Order: sequence, then C-alpha cells, then structure tokens
Amino acid sequence: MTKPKVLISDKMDPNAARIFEERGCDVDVITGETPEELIARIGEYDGLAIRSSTKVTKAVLDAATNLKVIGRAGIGVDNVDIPYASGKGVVVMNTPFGNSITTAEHAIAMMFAVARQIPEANTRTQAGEWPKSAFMGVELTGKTLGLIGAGNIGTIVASRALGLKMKVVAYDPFLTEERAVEIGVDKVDLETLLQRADFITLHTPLTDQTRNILSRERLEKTKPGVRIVNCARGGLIDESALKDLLESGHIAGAGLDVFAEEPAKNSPLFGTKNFICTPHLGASTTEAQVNVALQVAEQMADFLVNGGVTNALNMPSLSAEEAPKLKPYMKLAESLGSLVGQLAHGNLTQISIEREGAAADLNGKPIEGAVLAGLMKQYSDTVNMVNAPYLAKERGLDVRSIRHQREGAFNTLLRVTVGTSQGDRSVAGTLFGNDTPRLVEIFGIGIEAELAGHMLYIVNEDAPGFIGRIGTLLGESGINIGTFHLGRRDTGGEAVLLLSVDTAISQDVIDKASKLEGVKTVKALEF
Ligand SMILES: NC(=O)C1=CN([C@@H]2O[C@H](COP(=O)(O)OP(=O)(O)OC[C@H]3O[C@@H](n4cnc5c(N)ncnc54)[C@H](O)[C@@H]3O)[C@@H](O)[C@H]2O)C=CC1
Ligand SMILES: O=C(O)CCC(=O)C(=O)O
Repeated sequence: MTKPKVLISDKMDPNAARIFEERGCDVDVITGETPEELIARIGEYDGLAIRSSTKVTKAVLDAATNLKVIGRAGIGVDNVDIPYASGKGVVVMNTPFGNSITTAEHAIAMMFAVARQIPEANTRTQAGEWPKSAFMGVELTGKTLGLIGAGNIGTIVASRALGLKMKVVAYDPFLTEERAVEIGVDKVDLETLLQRADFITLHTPLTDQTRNILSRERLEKTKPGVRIVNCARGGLIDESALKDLLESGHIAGAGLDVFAEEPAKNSPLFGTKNFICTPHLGASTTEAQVNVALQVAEQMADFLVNGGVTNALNMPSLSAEEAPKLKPYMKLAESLGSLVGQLAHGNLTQISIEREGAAADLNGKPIEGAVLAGLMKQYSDTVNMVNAPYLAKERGLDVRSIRHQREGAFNTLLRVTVGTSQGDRSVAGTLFGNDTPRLVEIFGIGIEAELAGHMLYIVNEDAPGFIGRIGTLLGESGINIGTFHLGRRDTGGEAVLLLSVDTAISQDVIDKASKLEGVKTVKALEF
C-alpha cells in the first residue's frame, strides 16, 4: 500500500513531522510558499497540516485533487473554507484545547502590558532616557474585566483574572447562569459589559455574528478610560474607530495580537498612543506548539492510515456498520439544529430531540450530536459532532432525547424543540425515499423544503400579492430563486416563505424585504 503523503505548510514543532513518519505517512515540510506555489504543489498530497498562515481557499481546494484531510494545529479555522472543503469531501480537523492556556496567558500578559505601558517604557529606558515620570499605570486588582466570549479560553482568562482579584463580567449568548456562577463571572448583556468594564478582552471565533462586535458605536459606549485586549481574531474590532478613540483618550490603552489583515505590516494603528501589539503570538509557546503539533499529527495520521476521526469539524464520527444508515439522518439532524439555532432568539436553555417512527429505532447519540453541532456551529469554530454534546452540557444546556414508537403522518420524523427565554420553538423533518432530508414543519406551520445553501426565511401575513412583491424585489436585486416553499397557519393568518437562492443575501435586500407590506420577520439562513 502506498503511504499517505502529508504536507506541513506552516511552521510547526518538529514533533509533528516525527509523528507522521512514525505512523506511516510520508511528510514534506515546505513553509512560506505563495498561494500560487501551494496551488501548484497541493495536488500530490493526501493531508495538509497548517497553522494560521496558510489560507485554504476554494482555489487551493480545487487544486487539491488527492486531499482527504486538513489538520489545523490550533483552534481558529477561519483560514479554511470549511463549507467548500466539506463539499469536496475533505475532512477538517483542529486541536481545540492544545493552545488555550497559552492564549489565555497572552491575553493576561497584554492586560498587564497595557496597564503599565511596559513596551514603551522598555523602549525608552533602553534608549537611555530613564523616563520614570512619563509613565503612570493602573492596577488590575479591583477592576472589572469584561469578557466577550466565555468558551475555553475566556473561561481560563476569567480564572486567572479572578486570581488577580479582578471582578469578571461576561457576555456570551451560550453562557448559562449556572455556568456563569460555576466559573465565577457575572453573566451580562453586551451593553452592560460596555458600561461596566475597565478592561475588555475578546475570546470569540470570527463569525458573521461576531465580526465587528466592537463596532465604532459600541466602542463609543465603553467606559471612559477602558483598556481593550484582543487575542482572538482581527475583524472583531473596528480598527479605525479604535485608533480614533485611543487618540481622543476615551480608550486608555489597547493591546492587539490579531489584526483584520494579517500579516499586518502597515496598520494605521501603528504608532497610535497607548497602542501595543504582537504579531499573532497568542499560541506561540513551546508547550502549546508541542501540544498542537503532536495532536494534529496523531489525529491526521490516524485518519489517513486507519480511518479514525477525532475533532473533525465537518464529519460525524460513526462506526462502519451504522454509518450508511445514519448518514441521511445526521444531515437532517444537523440542518434542523442549524435552523432552530439561526431562528431562535434569546438565550437557549433547553433542547429536546424527538425521534418518531423508524427514527425511534436508531442510535440516538449521533443524531443528538448532529443536532447540537448544527445548533452551536454559529457560536463556535471548534464545535463538532464529537464535542457538541459535551459543550452543551458544560454550558448547562438541558438536552433531552425522546423516542416515540408511534407513527404519525410520516413513517420517520425528527423534531427539534428549543426552549428560549421567549418560549419554545420547534421544527421537524423527515426523509423522503429513506435518504433525502426534508423539513416538514417550522414553528407549527407545515411546509416542505430542502435545507441547503443560501436561504431566505420570511414570516408574513397571508394576503394576495405578497409572492409577486418578494419575487420582484429579489429579481431587481439580481438574486435568482432556486426553490420556493410556502406554508401557512390558516387562511389569511401567519404564513412562512422559505426560498433557496443562488447567492448570499445582502443586508440591504433583507432590509428592503422587511419593509414589504405584511412582512413580520425576514432572515437569511445558511446551510
Ligand atoms: N491569538 C491566537 O493565537 C489564538 C486565537 N484563538 C482564537 O480564540 C477564539 C476562541 O477560542 P476558544 O475559547 O477555544 O473557543 P470556544 O469555542 O471554546 O469559545 C468561543 C466562545 O465564543 C462564544 N461566542 C460565539 N459567538 C458569540 C457572540 N456573538 N458573542 C459573544 N460570545 C460568542 C461561544 O459561545 C463560545 O463560548 C478562537 O475561535 C480563535 O479564533 C485561539 C487560539 C490562539
Ligand atoms: O497557530 C498560531 O500561531 C495561531 C493560533 C490560533 O490563532 C488559533 O489556534 O486559533
């Protein structure tokens, strides 16, 4: 049997190459190539091991004709086009915990450095100035730290900050009150955090929901004299607003490890007063790099040599016998979880997954994992089938799996109901012809639709002329409708329209659709 070939394309601890070789793979370490060079080379490889520098774009994936697995030695996978990789059948894995402590420590180090202006004091002292009277810092003790994102890293930062005698408030839609108490933080909304925090640190992935989470408007609402640290992802903060507010003195200091554009070689923030930065060093310790290198190589080699799946972000982990039967159910389950996750407002406290008819006889665990992965994937880069149930439990989400032997209108049915602060929301789906997932009910309204690609969800009053109006709007906006699905509660009552469209829907189109007569809700959905 020919050995699988792996390319390590970012600087990685040498333990990774050693493990690949020991586990039966051929490995090349070629770092620092241009995208074109990578595209020219990637066709030879079965596995690609990366950190954050390599961008795995559609073009790279198109050229990667033999690629079976991408392994991220780290957490954030925003440098990988996961939907496209999934479409190409390429498994994407990460190492969700290997660098968390290291990154949390970097955030704490940045807080101290900002509080005491250590970098500038160092530079001027070494220049022979002895500028003792130029620097007056602040203590961390007794100050309030506002955490945006209380997952693995945020939780470690919280524990260290509590040890430093700070008070910690946290904003995270997935943090339950119980979990907040357990980790010793006050769960607050974002507005409250902005008003109360003396220091703010960010620990969320970069997603459509978190992009620009510290916008100009929100930065202006922060407490005067606030100090802000970002060791998560560039793009979470409006960098131009940050510069203006540092210059005006409203923000007393900022420490960035990450930039909207990396490598950041000419950032306008450079040279701004009270601004410090590091070149994406959050994960750069010997310990973390050994951890993630060993882990990524072990996971990838196991997959390439034995077919074992660990920490995959786009593939369920299943036994060989169950896999074919469960596969369409997993797809249905993930889509239903994703649908309720995208549509439900408010804090999620409870989820129930009901299996009815033929589905009642199946192994419920992978189905539960797929629903939870679908539900949570919009909140976390690291969620997958394997860790979704664990993460849900850790965050105090009450998960119930219910089997009904009864058979209703469908011979097999999955129903997902989430309990939110605004009440229960339920969606249901079935399989057509035993293998084609279909949505059949949304919030109590019967509808039949495939959940795939870009979709538009509209709730409106059932009245003549509406379909024409929405069709015209989409047509004028250059959006081609693929499929069209309608359902209504009763004649003249609440109606649901679910469209699949060929391109992503812009905020402008959503705003225009929201203003159409009779429209109650408009939401762009992605599957
Ligand atoms: N600077 C560096 O070198 C490193 C940066 N990172 C970044 O740190 C991020 C966080 O890592 P982990 O804590 O391990 O991930 P995690 O998945 O454990 O936690 C992320 C948290 O963000 C929360 N979240 C999601 N959307 C949110 C929103 N709209 N508002 C507030 N909170 C939201 C989630 O509920 C979750 O609790 C990674 O996604 C990665 O981008 C990670 C490692 C190293
Ligand atoms: O690999 C690195 O140096 C960056 C780590 C990182 O950003 C991550 O793990 O998300």
